[in-house]
Amino acid sequence: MLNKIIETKKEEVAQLVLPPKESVKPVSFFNALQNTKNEVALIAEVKKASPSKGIIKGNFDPIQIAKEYESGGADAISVLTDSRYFQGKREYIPAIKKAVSLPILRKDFIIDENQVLESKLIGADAILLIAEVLEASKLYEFYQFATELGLDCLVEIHSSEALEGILSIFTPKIIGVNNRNLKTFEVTLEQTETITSYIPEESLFISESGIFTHDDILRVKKAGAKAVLVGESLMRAETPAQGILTLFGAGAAQ
Ligand SMILES: O=P(O)(O)OC[C@@H](O)[C@@H](O)c1c[nH]c2ccccc12
Repeated sequence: MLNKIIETKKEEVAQLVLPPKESVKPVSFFNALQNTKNEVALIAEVKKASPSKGIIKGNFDPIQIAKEYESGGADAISVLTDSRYFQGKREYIPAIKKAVSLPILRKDFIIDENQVLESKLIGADAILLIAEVLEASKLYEFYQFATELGLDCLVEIHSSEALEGILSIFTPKIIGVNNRNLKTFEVTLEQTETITSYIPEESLFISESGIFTHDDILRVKKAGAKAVLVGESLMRAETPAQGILTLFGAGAAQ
């Protein structure tokens, strides 16, 4: 599946036209996570569909969802912009950015420098860089370019081997472990528990995907995660705010 996604992405990137710059105020993604009042920081994801689950939310209003994430106590918002496999749109970023004051992570498959620039132009505060998609040296190039533009990077890994390759070149400020294997779609929180010992102390550690209950939050927190990235369970909740309440037991700090 990942190969198919990347093939499509290459075709899209070949046609990419850079948009004019949005006039929006940058907000630090890193600081928002670091300064959370929640048990662990919450990055709440706006995601209509996924290749493994199909349509997750039928009646989908991305701006309304983002506003409810903000009032429900999320620390940052992740927005899927891949259209072919996740039914996202790049236009969601400026629209959401103007509606909330939380930092926005652009969630897409970045394979080209122009997508990094595009992310800045549409008003994202942070981007995702996936180690399974990029060679470590390329990933570092994009990381540096993004940093120059004032974007934070969430460096996503799935194995300790990939992480070691990256750490031999540089230490990312933010490292996420994806509990979902992008090739097999298998999800297990054991990923977080296994990889935690390889994460440098100075990096902010995020547990991504497959988090549905307060017990899941406690489990990844125990494994050392300082933040969680949650999509499906929030999108399937009766309301996004209700979803946050369920995840955090007594509720998130507002
Ligand atoms: O819906 P979930 O299981 O809560 O997962 C959210 C997020 O981690 C997931 O959407 C994700 C993590 N890394 C990605 C890379 C590409 C696309 C999607 C993702």
